[in-house]
Amino acid sequence: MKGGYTRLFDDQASGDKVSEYADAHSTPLPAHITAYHAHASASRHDSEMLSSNFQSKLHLFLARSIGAKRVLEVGVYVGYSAMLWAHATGPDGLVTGLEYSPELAEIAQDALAKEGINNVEIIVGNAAETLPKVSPSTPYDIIFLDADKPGYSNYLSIILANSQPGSKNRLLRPGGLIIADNVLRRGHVADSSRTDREVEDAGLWNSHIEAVRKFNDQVVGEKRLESFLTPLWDGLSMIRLVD
Ligand SMILES: C[S@@+](CC[C@H](N)C(=O)[O-])C[C@H]1O[C@@H](n2cnc3c(N)ncnc32)[C@H](O)[C@@H]1O
Repeated sequence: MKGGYTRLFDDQASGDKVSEYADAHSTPLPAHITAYHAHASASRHDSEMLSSNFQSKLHLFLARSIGAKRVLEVGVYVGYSAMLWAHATGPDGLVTGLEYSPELAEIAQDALAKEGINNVEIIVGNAAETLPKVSPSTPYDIIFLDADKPGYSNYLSIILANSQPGSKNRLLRPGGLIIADNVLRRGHVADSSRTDREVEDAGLWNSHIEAVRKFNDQVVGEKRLESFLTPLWDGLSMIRLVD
């Protein structure tokens, strides 16, 4: 194709149809996970924070593809994606979640317990403080970044610093994945001409977009990482730690 890039959809209507078709032709998620998504969507005013079921199918596919047994999630919210990672890693796997809000962490723990899932631990606090203290006996296979976007760059620096080749208690294993959500912010990160915003304060919003750009630049400029930024959903960066 001229220009070397693919325009995904001609218009919104066909874009919706293509997404629905692709979703319907990807392996279904277990019923308890879709049921929890439906429950959280219906009962919470802030449910836009949930990952979609469709995107979660890719998360599951990635986890199973690399035989992931241990996942570290930054940003748990009500535990929907933690439930997905617990399913992906199986009962003998481990999921560690970092969540700022004690209330949300409690909701997540309750929901997981209700499903009989007992291999998820949630550490409450600001991930900028809790992430550097995570010191696993076996490194994680996947780290999912889905918390405050301005924090991403710092989280990446911590992961790289604490996953040095040959180091004891490294965070992420060689060949492990960092999956970073919302790295396009509805197009704003790539297209400065957009005028809509998710927050009223223009200065805050611009600093937020700049922070995500900094993260994306950091990823692509880092020799220890290989990455693919997919322009699906809100932008999902799939990053592999080489060493
Ligand atoms: C987008 S939601 C996570 C959604 C969840 N991963 C899912 O897909 O179901 C972001 C979460 O990150 C949490 N968060 C925001 N800033 C944080 C920080 N500095 N440290 C830890 N958690 C944070 C928020 O409280 C919120 O629960």
